[in-house]
Amino acid sequence: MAKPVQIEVWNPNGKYRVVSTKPMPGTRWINLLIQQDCRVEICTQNKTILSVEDIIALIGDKCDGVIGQLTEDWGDALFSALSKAGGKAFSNMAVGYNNVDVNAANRYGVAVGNTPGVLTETTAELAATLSVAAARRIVEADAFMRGGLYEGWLPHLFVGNLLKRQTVGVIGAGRIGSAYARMMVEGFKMNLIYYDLYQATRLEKFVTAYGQFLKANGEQPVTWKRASSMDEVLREADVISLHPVLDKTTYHLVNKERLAVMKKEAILVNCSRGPVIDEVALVEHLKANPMFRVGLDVFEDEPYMKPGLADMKNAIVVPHIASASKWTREGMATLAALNVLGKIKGYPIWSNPNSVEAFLDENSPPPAACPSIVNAKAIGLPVSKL
Ligand SMILES: NC(=O)c1ccc[n+]([C@@H]2O[C@H](COP(=O)([O-])OP(=O)(O)OC[C@H]3O[C@@H](n4cnc5c(N)ncnc54)[C@H](O)[C@@H]3O)[C@@H](O)[C@H]2O)c1
Ligand SMILES: O=C(O)[C@H](O)CO
Repeated sequence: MAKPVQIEVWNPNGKYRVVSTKPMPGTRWINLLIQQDCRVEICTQNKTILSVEDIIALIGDKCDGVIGQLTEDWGDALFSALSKAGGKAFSNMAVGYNNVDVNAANRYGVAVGNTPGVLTETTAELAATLSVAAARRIVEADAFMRGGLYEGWLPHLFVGNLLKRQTVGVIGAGRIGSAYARMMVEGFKMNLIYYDLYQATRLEKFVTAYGQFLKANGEQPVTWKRASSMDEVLREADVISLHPVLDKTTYHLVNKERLAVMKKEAILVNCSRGPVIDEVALVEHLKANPMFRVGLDVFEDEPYMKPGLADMKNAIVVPHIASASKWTREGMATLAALNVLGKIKGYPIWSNPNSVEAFLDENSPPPAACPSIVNAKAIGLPVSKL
């Protein structure tokens, strides 16, 4: 039996008990729950990743809903405990929900929320940052400078790659992949090649229109191509950014064979999920190809890196911070809380989970709807007419 976990309580006499497994940024999410008669319990235990046992202890005998984190294993054991405690609402504070067994949630009739829309640009900005930082060897150069090694300007010092007019490749051109593509096309006038199971029509229209604008101004237009295979992107692109969901079809999508297809001086960026890349194969590839560079926000066995990765100068590694802007993290907390609150109050689901501005406007009350419930159909939640 796990030891009781440390908590902070808000509005102790609230009718509905909502638990958050972590303190989350901002206070709006707490206030919105309190205004709707919730007692809010926030786990303040000094432990980064809570175990299933810790969370079962937090849920206790009576719990109406839980806001959880992507580091937690939300499977049968937790949904069963939540259901036994009378709860029917859970939300990840994340858009990705590969840590959640949605079928298990369905069996217990528990709604599973996520937080799309609010983190698209912030995450795409980090992917763009890693792309530029890798191209221009920023982290290596910073370490060199701080190490007192700079003796003066030299023609060969930290020569990197020019992005302008090169080709940017996007694997998974959904919300974040498309936002990243637009940044690289518009910011660096890169040509686009993408691979997705679906056509990214809006993205294609954007690149076409931007190309026409450039042409009208006497500049070379940018181009786009939807690749018929992922290998086509890997072969042709100079910078490749991964943005698919993590599921069985994308596990080790980039493996030894696919790394071998890429250009020797290519840049690979991953802000999706670590297991999309076979990290052991990546380390070998980085060792064998010193001009190949990567920018990684996510890792196969977080919080760990595979042996050898930390020693690679051609790798930039950051600790899963792609959505870490203040506005986004506060918004994610708000959306997660409103998913849970909406289910508790019996609200319908919002008709377009990609368009969540109405929930984020601090100057007006949020709509009476759940912003994004991924299993709404399976558990029979109606769609809002708002
Ligand atoms: N690093 C971070 O902090 C961070 C932040 C936000 C999101 N993410 C990750 O990014 C993922 C994408 O987020 P999103 O909001 O853009 O989701 P999204 O659903 O809008 O886009 C995902 C895209 O991947 C495509 N896809 C699925 N399987 C594919 C395959 N086998 N090959 C090619 N494409 C495939 C889908 O068709 C879709 O267009 C999330 O699921 C999450 O795991 C990470
Ligand atoms: O899926 C997500 O939302 C990220 O990994 C954290 O923002």
